[in-house]
Amino acid sequence: MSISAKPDLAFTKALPKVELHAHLTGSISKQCLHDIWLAKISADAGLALEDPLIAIPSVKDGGIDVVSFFPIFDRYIYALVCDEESIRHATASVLQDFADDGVCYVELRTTPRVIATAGINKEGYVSIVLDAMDDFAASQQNRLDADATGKEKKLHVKLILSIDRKNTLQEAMEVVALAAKYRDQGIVGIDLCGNPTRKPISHLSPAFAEAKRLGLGITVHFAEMPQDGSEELEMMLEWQPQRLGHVIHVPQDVKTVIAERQLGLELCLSCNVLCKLSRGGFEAHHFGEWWTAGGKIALSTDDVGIFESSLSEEYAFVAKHFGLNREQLWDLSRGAVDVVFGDREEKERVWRLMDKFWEQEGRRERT
Ligand SMILES: CNc1ncnc2c1ncn2[C@@H]1O[C@H](COP(=O)(O)O)[C@@H](O)[C@H]1O
Repeated sequence: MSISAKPDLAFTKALPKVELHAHLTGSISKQCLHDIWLAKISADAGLALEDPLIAIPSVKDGGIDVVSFFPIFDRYIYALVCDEESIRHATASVLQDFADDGVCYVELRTTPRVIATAGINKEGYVSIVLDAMDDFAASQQNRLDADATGKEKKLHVKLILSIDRKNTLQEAMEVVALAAKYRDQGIVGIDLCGNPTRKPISHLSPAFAEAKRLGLGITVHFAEMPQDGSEELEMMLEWQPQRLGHVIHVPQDVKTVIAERQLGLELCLSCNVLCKLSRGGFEAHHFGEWWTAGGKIALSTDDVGIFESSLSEEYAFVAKHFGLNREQLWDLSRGAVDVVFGDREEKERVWRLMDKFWEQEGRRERT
């Protein structure tokens, strides 16, 4: 297959990629949730939870929209993934899925939560996820040591802590404090997520000011739904985020600011289209507009467990719907590295991998 051939899934999978917008709990595959459920039901036949393969609606059948989406977490997944063992298992599984999909750097994000039934507080939750990340790195190292050829392909993992729109200021401050405390262990930033209909969020401003003061990366879910006026968007821009997630319903004057500041755009096509957050299908997705305008795009999956579209499939979608060729996909993937929260060394490692990949593709074409 040559670099001038039309891009296919084999190409987008082999292409080294960075994933910058992936919610840990939403990225757990249905199969992994099913395995957790099987283990629980075999230990407790009276478990009052249905099999996730039945309980979680299929997005491909049109069974999920923005109203039915958020309760999937509160009513089901959080009830299932509710102890140290299942959080560890799920985190390892999510990371392995990204590695298998050709992702070489991921900034996973998660909302610290209290699990009273398991005696886990928010700090405990963060520690469990960080430990699972460390275990994944160690197991990967062992595997690569056994196979020296794959060494450079290693998936590097960082963590972003999410503040939910429904949090109080005190809760949000706790998230920022945890991010600062565990920074040395791979936390790189703060996110604002949660149901976008939940308003107001102005009470959270001091938490983002504190995150900024501490030098943490800031990303926010931005304009997921249409809104009256742009006050909320303008306020979020005052928090000085380096990146914005989704960026769907944005008035022209706000687009101008985003372009001037060259903010990173975490665009999640399948989520937006399948959840009906954006209109007009894939072809009408705002990816096209920002790509043409030279925006700093990081294609992302959002919740691959629910939307069932991997990052390599997202790259294949932009090839299919916007006509990007192999070189443009490679450029897109390379460009996303500009906006990672990881340090210069991390960026250079990823660029090296990408450049090597491209060189090999070219060599293959010449032979
Ligand atoms: C349309 N896309 C989205 N928009 C806004 N927030 C989203 C989201 N997808 C996921 N989340 C947020 O991430 C949490 C699950 O992962 P964690 O428990 O944090 O790992 C959800 O509860 C929701 O608050």
